[in-house]
Formats: sequence, structure tokens, C-alpha cells
Amino acid sequence: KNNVAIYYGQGANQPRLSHFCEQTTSDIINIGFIHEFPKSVGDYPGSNFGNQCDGTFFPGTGLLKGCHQIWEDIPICKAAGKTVLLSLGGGSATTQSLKDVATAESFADFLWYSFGPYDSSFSSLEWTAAMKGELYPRPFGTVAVDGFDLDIEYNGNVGYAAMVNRLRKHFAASTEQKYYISGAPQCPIPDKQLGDAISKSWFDFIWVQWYNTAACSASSGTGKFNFNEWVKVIEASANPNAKLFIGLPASPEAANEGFYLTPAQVKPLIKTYVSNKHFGGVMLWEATAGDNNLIDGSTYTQHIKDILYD
Ligand SMILES: CNC(=N)NC(=O)NC
Repeated sequence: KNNVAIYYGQGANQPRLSHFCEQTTSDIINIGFIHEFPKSVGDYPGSNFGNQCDGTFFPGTGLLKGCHQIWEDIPICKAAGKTVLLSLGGGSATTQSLKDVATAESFADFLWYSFGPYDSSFSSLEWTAAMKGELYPRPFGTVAVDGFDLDIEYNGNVGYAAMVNRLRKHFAASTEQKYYISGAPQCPIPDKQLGDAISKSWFDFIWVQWYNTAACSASSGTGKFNFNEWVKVIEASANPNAKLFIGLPASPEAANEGFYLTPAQVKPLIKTYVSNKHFGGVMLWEATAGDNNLIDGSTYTQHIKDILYD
């Protein structure tokens, strides 16, 4: 009801993740991004987490190896009761797509064995190029994420429903904890990239990017802001009880011109929709922008959290 989801990983000069683990203002943290997708079965994805890694890669891949601060800090966030998801795609993944279902399912297996619960029969902490193909690497060491976020912004629908269903198969077979899938569609309906996946595979959270598209953004006002239409999309989807979050930019620079709303402007919007049974909370793009956007001595993220608890 009053959850705040924030994206972390692409912020300008961002602090390490633990800075956000220690704040009570967020409940879900999406770490972005796996921004390069496998081109075919067995191919490795690539990652980018801004300033957080040491620039070393798994040999012959675009997958970052030395993300010490992230794997040290994810347990701090989890111990603080936060859900930590690994986000796929993002705004810079302009050329990424999934060729076919086989590639999609291979990608899902890679994500599960590389970033899910550590299983030494499938994954190796001391991965070498020689082992590529038999074992999976562990970019975050033995640390596991709580699930995956699909921030798919380009190149259409192929494979994402199959990928989510494959991940769900792994989730169902696991015993140690609950895992989650979320998606960040743009606000026009149907979303070109995620519409098919949302209708055919189980999402727990949908945070719509109600910015950057004047036809339906929050800043475009009632009559254009299409929350109620997205409720219908959810109710017709594979998980009719998915939680719907209002996605907003956390500072004026965090989105295109004209899409930022001040806390005072967000308040009536939240008041209107908070009682909807699908309302899950607010998603903010992104953590560092919100942290640096100080208003009356509090961060933007704090203001949003306060409104949700009003
Ligand atoms: C330009 N792309 C973005 N701002 N992406 C997001 O806000 N993803 C949640």
C-alpha cells in the first residue's frame, strides 16, 4: 500500500548501495542494469552498475566481475527488510532484444544460477573462461537477489513471457525464500515491450513509468493520467492481483522536461488512488536523484514516503 520502490545503479556519482539500505524511505530497490542480453543460447549478458564496480569483466564477456560494494551491501539491504531486485534493460539498452524462446529461457537460467541462490553444483565462485558453458559465474558472489525487474524499453515483445515463466519455474522449485518479478512499462496501453509478458506471465509488481510520455504521464493531469486503464490491464493479466505502483521522476533532471511533480503536486494524486485495491505505492527513478533533491531539508524520497503514510 505504501511501498516505495527505487532504482539504483545509474545515478550520477552515486553513493554505495548501503547508503540507501540504511534509509527507511524505500522498501524495494531495483539494481540496474543487466543492459546487454544474450544474442543466442549459451551467450552471456552484459552488465553496467555505473561507478560501483572495478571495471573487470568475466573473460570474454560484458559481464562485470568486480562489483564488491554491491555484493557486500545487498545483505545489508536484505537485513534491513528491503526487497532487492536485479533490473534488466534500462534506458541505454536500445539494441537489446531476445531472438527466440530458447534464448529467453537460456537467459532466465543464466540469471537464476548467476544471481539467484548460490548452488555450487551449477555455479562457481572461481569462474574461468575454460568453464564457460558448463558452470555459471557469480557476479555478486554467494549473495542472491530477491528476484528480477524487467525494465524493457525497446525492441518489442519476443521472449519475455517465456523468460518470466522459466524464472517462475525456478522460483517454484526453490525452498529458501520467496522471489519476485516486476516490470516497468511505459504508460501507453498496450506497452509495446511488456504488454505480452504482463498478459501471459505472472508479475508481482508493475511500476508504470508515468513520465516522459505526455499522452498519459502523471504531470499531464487527470483525463490523461491512465491509472484506471492500467488497473484493467492488470485485472486481465496472468496475475490479476499484481500491485500497481505510480512511477515518477525523483528530480526535475531525472526525466524529460515537464514530467517532474513536486511533493505537493504528488500528494493529491496519491490520495486519489491509494484506496484502489491494486495500489502498491510509488516507484521513483531514481535513488541518487531523489537523495539529492532536498526540499525543506528532506529528500524527495522521504517526502513521498511521508505522503504515503499520511
Ligand atoms: C530513460 N529511461 C528511464 N528513465 N527508465 C526508467 O525510468 N526506468 C524505470
